[in-house]
Amino acid sequence: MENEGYYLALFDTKEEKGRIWYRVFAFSILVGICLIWSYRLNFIPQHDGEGRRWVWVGLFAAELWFGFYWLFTQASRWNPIHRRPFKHRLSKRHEAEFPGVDIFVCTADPEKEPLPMVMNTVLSVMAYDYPPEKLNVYLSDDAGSELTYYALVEASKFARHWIPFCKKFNIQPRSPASYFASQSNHQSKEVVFIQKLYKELESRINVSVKLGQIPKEIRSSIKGLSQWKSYVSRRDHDTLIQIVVDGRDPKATDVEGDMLPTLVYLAREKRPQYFHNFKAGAMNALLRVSSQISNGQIILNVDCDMYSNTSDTIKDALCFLMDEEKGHEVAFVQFPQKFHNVTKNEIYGSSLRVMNEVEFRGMDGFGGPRYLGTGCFHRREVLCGKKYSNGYKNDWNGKKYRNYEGSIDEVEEKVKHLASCSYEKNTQWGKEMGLRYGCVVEDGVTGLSIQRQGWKSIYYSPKREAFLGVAPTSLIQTLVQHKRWSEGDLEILLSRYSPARFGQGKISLGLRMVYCIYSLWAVNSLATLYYSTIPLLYLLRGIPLFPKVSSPWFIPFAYVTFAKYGTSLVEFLLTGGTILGWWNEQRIWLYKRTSSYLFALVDIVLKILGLSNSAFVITAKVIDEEVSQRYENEIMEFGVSSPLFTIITTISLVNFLCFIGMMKKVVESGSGLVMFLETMVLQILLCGILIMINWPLYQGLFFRKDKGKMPTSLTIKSFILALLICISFSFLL
Ligand SMILES: O=c1ccn([C@@H]2O[C@H](COP(=O)(O)OP(=O)(O)O[C@H]3O[C@H](CO)[C@@H](O)[C@H](O)[C@H]3O)[C@@H](O)[C@H]2O)c(=O)[nH]1
Ligand SMILES: [Mn+2]
Repeated sequence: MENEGYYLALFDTKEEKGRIWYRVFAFSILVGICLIWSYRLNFIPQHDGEGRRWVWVGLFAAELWFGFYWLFTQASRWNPIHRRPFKHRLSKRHEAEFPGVDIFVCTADPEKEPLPMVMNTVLSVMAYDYPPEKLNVYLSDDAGSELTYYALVEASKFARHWIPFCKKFNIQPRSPASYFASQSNHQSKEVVFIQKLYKELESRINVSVKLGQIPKEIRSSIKGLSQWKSYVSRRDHDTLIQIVVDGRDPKATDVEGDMLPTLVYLAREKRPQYFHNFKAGAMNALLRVSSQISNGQIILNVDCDMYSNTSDTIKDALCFLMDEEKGHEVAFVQFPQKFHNVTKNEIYGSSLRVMNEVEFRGMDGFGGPRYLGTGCFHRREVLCGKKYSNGYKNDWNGKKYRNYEGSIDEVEEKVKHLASCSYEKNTQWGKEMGLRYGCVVEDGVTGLSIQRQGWKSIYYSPKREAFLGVAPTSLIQTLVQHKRWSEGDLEILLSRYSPARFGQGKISLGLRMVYCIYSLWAVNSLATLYYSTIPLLYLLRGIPLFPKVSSPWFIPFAYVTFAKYGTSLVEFLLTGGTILGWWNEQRIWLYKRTSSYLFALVDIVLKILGLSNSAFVITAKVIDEEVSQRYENEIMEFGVSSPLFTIITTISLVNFLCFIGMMKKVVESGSGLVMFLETMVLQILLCGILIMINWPLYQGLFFRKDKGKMPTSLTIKSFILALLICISFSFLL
């Protein structure tokens, strides 16, 4: 039996059932879309009274766009697949040749990314069920903060207790904060003890953060602080590196006497005159430095808020990478980005539910998901630029772990230059090697470029989440994050790796189409902006732009709308969401499209003209008490003034004024009422639904008194703008 098992695959792949029916249904929507297009073409107004002809052409353009965009979204639903790893087979056969795994945790700002959270992430990955002599954890600190280093030293001391505790009681998750949060009050002696230690760790970190420095009495006991002598600011300092736990050292053990994983702190050199390429730059410095210390064949990369929620994940990933038959084609294994702080009806749509459970499975069916920047296991060689070739096989056996020589100090001194600003000059780093530069979604570009080199990737979404992070907790954060994402994804479309480029043959058409879904987010803004304003303004003037209820042309409009939103609702519910959650997500899509994506588009145009540079705005992972309360209660958070808000507010007020104007017409129309309703029904419905969608925004504008309401100055400004738009539209055109 044993021998027989030897040839069994380490994972299997299942296609989703019922796809054929879905395809037939999708085809029926396509027919509807074509009918809408032909309606627009057949009924172009002959006379250009009141600008109607141009508006008509505009609507046609918007509908053409939506139709084509919908086609792209179908690619991701064409052939979704599910993966299943078989860990028991893996351990039986490969335990001895398990590769070294280097884990990179990135942090960049101790104010926006609280240190206890970062340390929880580090501790959770140090506690993986994996041979400690093969496990190495690197913390990259783009702020070069002494406090982060200090926190890491303290965390490493706590790890000596924490890791054996985790293993002894086999607890999950292994991020101390979330483990303790999940515990009831009746606890065993051991839990009480370890919890006390954790509280002490947390309070030591918090005290130093509050003081803004490491307490004087402790300073002298901490090794390596002298490096900070030449530190000027987070943008101007030497390479700061410290091997906090040296895995080679026989004395580096936990309280039970077992080995600890190696733990390294690294802040690459920063100088004002050198562009640092954000997270991609940090990752590349880590790649080089780690190659001289542990040189793990596998690299796991997580954001500092993404703690490991399952202690077995490395083995899951290895099933895909070590499979005898197919493993050698796989460059990376991506786990979904999930969050521990999403509320039931997710007001900011931040669970990325449909993306995770539908679209990425679809990508996997076409050759592999994109790289998401976190929760991803890479082969080091591939990340460093190795191209796929037929017959490639990895030798899992021949590699030594931690083959560096010399004392810790010598090693640190030796590798420093690898993280210097000038190291990459005239090299392929950022181009053909490491994470690719020039794009604020370094992950997207890098994954695509790896796939272009002939590699496959795997998407695996286990039942128990492998990683959990922090989702944005306010509207502005959500919009700013999506501005970065949509801008970056559009950059990909315009880059040398563009999914629109033909002739490179390595990536399937389906996969390119799915990439386009994201790359075209930004462009989507134009059609959405048009569709959510113009028909309403024409409603204000009583001019119909859609077929009458009694006309047969009405049917495709109704069918496409119902079928499309119906599928979207069903998808949302099937992936575990609520009806209200779906409704909230529609609102967020509207806001993202009309603000974040529009701004991203404008930024890209400015960038092409050489008038702007894109930046990586880090998402804050802290919130104050009050904001957090509102978040828990699912009350939308406005609170700040931002041009992103001005635009959504103005549109919502135009919408409101049109609604009032429409009601006035209805009241005044008398016997013409039926006629009015019959010709205008789609515009009336559109207007009504938008009013309903905007409801939380109106509350924030007019009814709320708390700090999270829309700032009054912004309300007034937007109101004047909206009034001007409506008046000029009613009288001038
Ligand atoms: O100059 C920088 C900027 C950011 N980061 C780190 O990058 C990670 C992601 O930043 P965050 O502000 O949390 O952005 P998100 O939008 O949540 O991140 C998603 O999108 C990014 C690309 O835009 C990817 O890099 C991330 O992995 C992915 O989770 C964090 O750990 C940061 O500390 C750096 O190390 N250096
Ligand atoms: Mn994040």
